[in-house]
Amino acid sequence: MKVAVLGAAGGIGQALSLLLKTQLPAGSELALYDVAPVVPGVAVDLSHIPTAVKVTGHGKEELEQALTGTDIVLIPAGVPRKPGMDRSDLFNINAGIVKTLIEGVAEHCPKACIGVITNPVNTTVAIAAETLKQKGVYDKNKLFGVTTLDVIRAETFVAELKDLDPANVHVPVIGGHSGTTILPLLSQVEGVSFSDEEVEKLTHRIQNAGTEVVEAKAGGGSATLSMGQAAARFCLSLVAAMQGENVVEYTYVQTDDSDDAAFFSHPVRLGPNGVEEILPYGNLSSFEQKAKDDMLEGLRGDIQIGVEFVNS
Ligand SMILES: NC(=O)C1=CN([C@@H]2O[C@H](COP(=O)(O)OP(=O)(O)OC[C@H]3O[C@@H](n4cnc5c(N)ncnc54)[C@H](O)[C@@H]3O)[C@@H](O)[C@H]2O)C=CC1
Ligand SMILES: O=C([O-])CC(=O)C(=O)O
Repeated sequence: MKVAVLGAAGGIGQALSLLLKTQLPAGSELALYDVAPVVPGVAVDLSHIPTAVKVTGHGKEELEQALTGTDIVLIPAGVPRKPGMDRSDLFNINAGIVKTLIEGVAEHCPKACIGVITNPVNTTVAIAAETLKQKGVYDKNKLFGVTTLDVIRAETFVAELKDLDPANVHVPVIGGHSGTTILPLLSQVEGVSFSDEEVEKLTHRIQNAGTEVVEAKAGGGSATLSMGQAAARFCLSLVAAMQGENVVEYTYVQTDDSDDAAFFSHPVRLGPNGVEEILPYGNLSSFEQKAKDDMLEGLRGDIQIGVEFVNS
């Protein structure tokens, strides 16, 4: 199993790479790519941790070496938010970064599963899909927007509120990955009930948790450590699925469901070739149904911006 992290010298990239170095199965390879000159040093640093995972570092001109033979590509390359910015404000810089990196994936490891972390995820996943289509190598079952951070946050906040062990709390989160497009399905949390006021407050907190971190970091970036954990969980689930385990994760995938949006986070059964089955997200409460109806147009617009970026 070879995993490549593109943007590996950044805040998310380093946290994620550390978790993968210590948790990928023995015999795996971890390729770190970044345009920042420190990336070979990050790889040397990690390589001193005694696990049977080989780490290689690749600078700006070495995307081919990083990607050749790769099974899973994770992309946290790009700029993060500062206070006062919306995720969509990152589009101007990050759209081009994602397009360029995906062109490299199309050329050097077209059969790899791709997890896009770079914001705005609602749009960058569409950019990745359109770029892969242009190159003639798009497989909708192998492209994922990583929305696992919304799930782990929801689980943390519910556990805090209800004084539960977070390990036993499971919260579905569907939709996209910004503001109101993030839709936690609190009505489906087993063994817990919420008042209407709790539902409203929790939903709002989960939707704005990224901003909570951005404001607390006061200009020093956005979530990196919790995102590293979230991306590692997603990657390790994909690895387990590729090795034959039955794994379901919520992730932002192409759905072909015209009632929602072209890309939408669903529970997805993962398998050796990426998406094995997109599962239904079940019944929504009237609060959730209204929240979904209200955000769909915005999510579709975010996706359209990505489609137009590549095709115009
Ligand atoms: N999907 C999600 O839930 C989340 C997504 N994010 C997003 O992840 C991205 C990265 O965030 P951080 O790691 O905090 O930023 P960071 O600034 O710490 O790291 C970004 C890294 O990307 C590298 N980079 C820039 N252009 C590149 C290119 N063309 N090729 C390879 N590497 C390149 C930089 O050199 C830097 O090392 C941001 O867009 C942020 O908004 C952040 C948190 C959660
Ligand atoms: O809020 C941000 O800009 C980073 C992010 O996507 C998150 O933390 O969910």
